[in-house]
Amino acid sequence: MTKLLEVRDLSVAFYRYRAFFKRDEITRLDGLSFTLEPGEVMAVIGSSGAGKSLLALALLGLLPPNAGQTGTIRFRGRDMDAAGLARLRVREIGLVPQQVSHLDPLARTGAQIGRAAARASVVPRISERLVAVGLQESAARLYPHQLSGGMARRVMICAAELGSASILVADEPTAGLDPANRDIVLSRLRARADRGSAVLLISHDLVSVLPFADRVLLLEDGVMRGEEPAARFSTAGARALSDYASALWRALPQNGFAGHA
Ligand SMILES: Nc1ncnc2c1ncn2[C@@H]1O[C@H](COP(=O)(O)OP(=O)(O)OP(=O)(O)O)[C@@H](O)[C@H]1O
Ligand code: NI
Repeated sequence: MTKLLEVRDLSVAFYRYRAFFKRDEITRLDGLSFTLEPGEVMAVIGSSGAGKSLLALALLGLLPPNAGQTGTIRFRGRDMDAAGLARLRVREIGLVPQQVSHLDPLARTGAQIGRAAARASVVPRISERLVAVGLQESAARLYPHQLSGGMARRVMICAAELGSASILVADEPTAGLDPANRDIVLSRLRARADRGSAVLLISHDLVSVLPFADRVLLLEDGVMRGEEPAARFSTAGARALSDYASALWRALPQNGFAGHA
């Protein structure tokens, strides 16, 4: 069966030029392999600097010019280079960027969502979309600098959710959100997968995303430390976890590690 997305042995390194044309190479993603199918939410969990955003950028053909990439990214059975992935952007692979600076500083929220709707060839329905992510209709008239971090993030989510991309890569979509709004956003991503998209949900917060994920890919210092069914992260299933996942699970405060034992 052809996979929706198949990543094989993906590595990303950065080149740094030194004096006399000497070049250092620093590997930041090392040999990642996984697949993604319609209908599933795959959480990518790792601490700051683990390489989560690099993975997101690689999948969208957005790595910076000083990055070198090896391995294969296959979309619906076809090998894709960065230019090919860039052509899939928006219509087939959407991104919720980690940086809220991706919003156009000179455009009101409503206009930004309108533009994204035009790109995706869908009706804007701006008020409805804002309300659906817990914002007020009046937010449509605000410029990015008038939005809080959490508001700006939800505007980016509105824009990225437009259209029918078969894969949505959400890079820390809940950063800066309170628990209620975090769960609104995560439920929307879950619902999107349930309607047939695949969602790559990047987060450093395993506990928050677990109820919404099918599988969990663990990333540490650019290396994959396991891929686990989300259901294993439970009291009943924890014994089947890999050593790394199990250590991570035990370290969570609600699982007994209180730091004062
Ligand atoms: N343009 C770049 N040039 C050089 N190194 C980079 C570049 N972008 C990222 N890196 C390095 O790659 C590593 C992984 O970065 P990445 O942004 O993917 O981390 P992350 O897991 O998304 O972290 P966070 O949770 O803080 O967003 C880091 O060590 C970072 O310094
Ligand atoms: Ni990141």
